[in-house]
Amino acid sequence: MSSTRPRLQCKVLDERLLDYLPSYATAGSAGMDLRALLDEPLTLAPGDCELVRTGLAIYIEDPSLAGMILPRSGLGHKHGIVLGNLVGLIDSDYQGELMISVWNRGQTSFTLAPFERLAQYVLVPVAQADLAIVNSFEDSTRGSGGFGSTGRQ
Ligand SMILES: O=c1ccn([C@H]2C[C@H](O)[C@@H](COP(=O)(O)OP(=O)(O)OP(=O)(O)O)O2)c(=O)[nH]1
Ligand SMILES: [Mg+2]
Repeated sequence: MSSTRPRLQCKVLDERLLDYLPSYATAGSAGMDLRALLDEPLTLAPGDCELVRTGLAIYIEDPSLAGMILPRSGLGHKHGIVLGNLVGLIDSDYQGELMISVWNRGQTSFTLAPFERLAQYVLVPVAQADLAIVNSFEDSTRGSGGFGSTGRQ
């Protein structure tokens, strides 16, 4: 399948990152891993949440795209290391440093090593919308049903 890959402008804010630029681990990877820009190991006690630098600023520019910062499944499942904001949403016009809110939701302390891959960055398509204000909707099959209205089986 042929496709044109978007090109994202990326500022490297700390030269140590030049050895660790994000890349796709495999041809089919959905995300590029982001690393922790730390001068020394960071220990997170159970319940701790810290904002960690990535040392990278990625300017998407195109409003039909957004970035998402997602946890890595191994860290999340095995060590309880997830994101304090659950998911990070990166606006196309954001030009600042990508920051990762790291939350230890587990029962044991976890030490993050400098430059460890701690989350992943996924580029996603986005549609911005305009709201048309109406008084009623044409009926749909679902109507207002939600929150389990279709049952469990
Ligand atoms: O995990 C994250 C989430 C957000 N951001 C940056 C990029 C994003 O474009 C900006 C704003 O994020 P968001 O809109 O989710 O936060 P907010 O609390 O609404 O802040 P703002 O008022 O700046 O929009 O913060 C990060 O670096 N990491
Ligand atoms: Mg916002």
